[in-house]
Amino acid sequence: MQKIVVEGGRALDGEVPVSGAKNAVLPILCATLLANEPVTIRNVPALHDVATTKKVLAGLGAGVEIDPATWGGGRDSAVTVDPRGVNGHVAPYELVKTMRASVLVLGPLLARHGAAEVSLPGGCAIGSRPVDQHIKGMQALGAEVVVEHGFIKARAGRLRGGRVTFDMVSVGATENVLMAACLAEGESVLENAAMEPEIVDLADCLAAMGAKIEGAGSGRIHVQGVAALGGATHSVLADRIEAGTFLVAAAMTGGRVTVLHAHPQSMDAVLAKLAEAGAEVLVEGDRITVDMRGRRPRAVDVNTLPHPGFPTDMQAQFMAMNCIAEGAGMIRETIFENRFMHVQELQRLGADIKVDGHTAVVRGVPDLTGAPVMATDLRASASLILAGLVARGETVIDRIYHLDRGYENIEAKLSGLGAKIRRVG
Ligand SMILES: CC(=O)N[C@H]1[C@@H](OP(=O)(O)OP(=O)(O)OC[C@H]2O[C@@H](n3ccc(=O)[nH]c3=O)[C@H](O)[C@@H]2O)O[C@H](CO)[C@@H](O)[C@@H]1O
Ligand SMILES: C=C(OP(=O)(O)O)C(=O)O
Repeated sequence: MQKIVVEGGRALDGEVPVSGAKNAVLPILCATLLANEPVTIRNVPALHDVATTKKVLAGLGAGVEIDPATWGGGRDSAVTVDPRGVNGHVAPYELVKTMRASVLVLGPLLARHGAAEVSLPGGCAIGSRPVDQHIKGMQALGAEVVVEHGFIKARAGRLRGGRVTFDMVSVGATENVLMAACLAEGESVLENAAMEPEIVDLADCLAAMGAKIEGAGSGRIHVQGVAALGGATHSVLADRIEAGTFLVAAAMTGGRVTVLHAHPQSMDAVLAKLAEAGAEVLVEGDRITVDMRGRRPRAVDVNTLPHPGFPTDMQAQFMAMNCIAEGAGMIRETIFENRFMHVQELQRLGADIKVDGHTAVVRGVPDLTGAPVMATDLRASASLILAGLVARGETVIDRIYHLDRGYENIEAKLSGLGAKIRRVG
């Protein structure tokens, strides 16, 4: 199994490009199933999750063409999905269990083909992650849904517009119902909708395909259903979590890093926390610079919330920063019930962290020491790399397949900033 080896102790310095957002490209790829013509997506990151989505779409009969000349090449990298050959409606367990976002084919398949069978994703390291709100939304649009033999089985004639009030803010449920409503007859209203920037990006792509959507990015979304959606070309939003991870790396190592092609407007909460930690934060168009001028960061308190609050997907990285910061910081995780799996591994590197329920108190120590550690999920993996960048000696991170789900070329990007990091095995 591959591992990542990091030798700590170098301040990062330089510029690094940000890739397209994992959490935008996955729903957008699923949305192509709604169209009756090919859809081309650009700025597609070369991620394992994108490859998994390709398998899900191809398994349904869609043509998925990845342009080999541009693949992995950042903003030019393109995928074209031709949904005209879709003749299946099953997303199998083998794929869904490796990537929960596969559940996002439910709405498009149901709206376009009147039937969908999607394996229940099951729990994962960070929590149980139920899909009741997705199901409730489909039912509100007139679908019959049963859960049996581990599958969500949904059927409908043409969906009809409806009003859905989500019980809690869910990014995935908002996306699934939004996509389904685009082809429903009449108007739908989504109340208590998630406001994440990736939802706005999905809505922009759907609009380019011919959908009529108002209010994406707010808590209430109106959709006027149309009879058909056509082809489009769409470029994926920059990944705010990847960008944030590099900026935390700058802050932790006392360095100076500029992220390029970023989307600072979606990063207010994270940039404010970096400033609170003592970093100089400079935003110039789509470039963000964090300059720490060799200083040690100050510990910050973090409370994860739905957007525009502080994102849960940056919690582990800020915990890593607090581990070597001056003072103590309190981290409260309110989105997922079990998202502190990185704590034990950070402790192996010498971190002082006490967990009480959903709260972790992190007291900064002057330095960490390298050790073998194990990645338990995607952002936990990122936090261990960050800790490895400042730890004395070598940190060897196992189970890095989690990392490859969501970070494109992370070793190459960090090496470009002066980190000593390599993949082995
Ligand atoms: C591919 C993708 O975009 N993943 C992101 C998405 O995940 P995802 O869309 O799965 O996360 P949700 O916003 O749905 O989950 C938020 C909370 O709602 C709960 N819930 C959700 C749906 C449901 O039907 N019932 C229910 O109880 C979840 O268990 C969780 O506690 O948003 C999360 C929260 O910002 C991010 O951490 C993930 O990176
Ligand atoms: C939890 C995450 O992703 P997913 O929803 O794909 O598991 C994440 O991106 O941190």
